[in-house]
Amino acid sequence: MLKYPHTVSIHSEIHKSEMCSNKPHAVCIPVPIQGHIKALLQLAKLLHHKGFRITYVNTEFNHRRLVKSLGPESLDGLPDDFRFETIPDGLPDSDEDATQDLSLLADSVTNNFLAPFVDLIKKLNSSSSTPPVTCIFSDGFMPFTTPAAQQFGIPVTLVFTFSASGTMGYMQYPALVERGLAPLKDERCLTNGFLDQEVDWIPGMESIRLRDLPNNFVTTNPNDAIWNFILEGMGRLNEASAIVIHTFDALELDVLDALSSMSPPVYAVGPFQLLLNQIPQHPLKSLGYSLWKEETECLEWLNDKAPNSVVYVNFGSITVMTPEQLVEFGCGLANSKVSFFWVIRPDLVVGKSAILPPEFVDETKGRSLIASWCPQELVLNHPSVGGFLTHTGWNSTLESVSAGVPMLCWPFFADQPTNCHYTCKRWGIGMEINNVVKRDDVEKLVRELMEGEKGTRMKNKAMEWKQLAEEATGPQGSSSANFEKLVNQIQFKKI
Ligand SMILES: O=c1ccn([C@@H]2O[C@H](COP(=O)(O)OP(=O)(O)O[C@H]3O[C@H](CO)[C@@H](O)[C@H](O)[C@H]3O)[C@@H](O)[C@H]2O)c(=O)[nH]1
Repeated sequence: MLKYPHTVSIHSEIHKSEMCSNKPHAVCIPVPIQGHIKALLQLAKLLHHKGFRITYVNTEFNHRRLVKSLGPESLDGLPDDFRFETIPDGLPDSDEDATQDLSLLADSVTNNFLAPFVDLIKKLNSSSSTPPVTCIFSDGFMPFTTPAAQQFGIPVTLVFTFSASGTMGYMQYPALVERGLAPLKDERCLTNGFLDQEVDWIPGMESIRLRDLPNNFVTTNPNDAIWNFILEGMGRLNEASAIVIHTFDALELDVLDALSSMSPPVYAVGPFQLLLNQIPQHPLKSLGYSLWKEETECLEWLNDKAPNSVVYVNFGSITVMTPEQLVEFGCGLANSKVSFFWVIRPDLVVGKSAILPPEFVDETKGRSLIASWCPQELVLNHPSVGGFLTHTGWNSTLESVSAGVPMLCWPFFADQPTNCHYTCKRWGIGMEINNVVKRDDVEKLVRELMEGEKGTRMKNKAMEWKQLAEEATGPQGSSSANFEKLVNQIQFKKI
């Protein structure tokens, strides 16, 4: 079990007066994709509330999208001590409203981000209007920030916007290489049961299969850009001053326990949004996170639906599917006769030829709504939403846990298989949809989720996890205490 030296409230204004004259200045930098940007921005708001000056660094491409989706005026009224800065991403310029190619991005982060990031810190340090940078909160997958921090002699805290089990899974990548398990020897490993072998040597994650680990190692190409990018990041972990994981103790006791003996120290802090909800007057409350414009009409549509009657369907910001897969999901939802709200991102379908058959439109009239992006947390917390069909990105999973909503899981890549495993097998709040999606399976599972006995058991369990998430982020909760401890250690230069 993790130990808390003291418990204090997130409301506390501790040490504010002490800090006014000597405010710590944190530079926060996410992996430049939606899920990571949102989580780090939530953490930046929490740090700001604790008296930190914040410089939040986006790529030029993402910042343009953020300003466009939120509206230019949304950044006008920000407090003086919360600023955005941008760096180039080294990729060809584009106006597209879409997630960038991840391999190109990984390659570019590795080769192009260090120099502009160092220049930015130099600029901030030499500005007469900004105090020098005192610490960096970097996404754990941005390895160049460690040498940058070393150059300026300041501590770097690595933030993992994954579950603790997802993070622990990624931490095993060097061990997978040493044990000859990754990269894969050949394509046959995908089908010959190799991935079904049990992995029994990861502390706190007993009885997990190879296929349940974050799956970026499932490549036969040793030069794969994303694989190498992650491997490099994992190789630098022990140079950090601290590690923050976006989770809470009660949810992942065993793996957090295993991580608690690690150096650098690990802090389980989350769900960030529930911690933010504890601060009603937060000056950054209205600052949004979405790179796509949120369509809010769905909330009115949900108002007309019965409690717990609607399935919410959303595959996050990166998942893509074939037109055939989209049709299988669509027909399964239509045949289930259940009401559903489905977010189909403009870049969700490969080739963008997302065509749902006319029968789908006729058959689901009055009980379906489609949008291209939505205010997800408001949707998940709407009383009409009774289930979530998700790709199990960690933000979506944790938001569903926080809202007490059970899930149907269709993991796509990265940490999603791990999140799916824990959601379905350990937390009792999910059922997995086969990777080869078939309309009959979707129909059956949607019915079970919304009307079946298993669905009821999952809903009850989800409400228990919601309660535990609220306790963790309440005044006496583990996440509040862990955050307080982290902040104290950074402010008083104990790490
Ligand atoms: O219509 C939408 C859809 C999504 N979101 C938000 O966008 C975020 C999406 O994040 P996530 O669910 O984690 O999915 P991805 O965008 O796919 O996130 C990437 O980053 C995560 C870590 O931050 C990983 O866990 C995922 O596997 C990886 O794909 C969530 O906070 C959602 O609330 C919205 O606000 N509106």
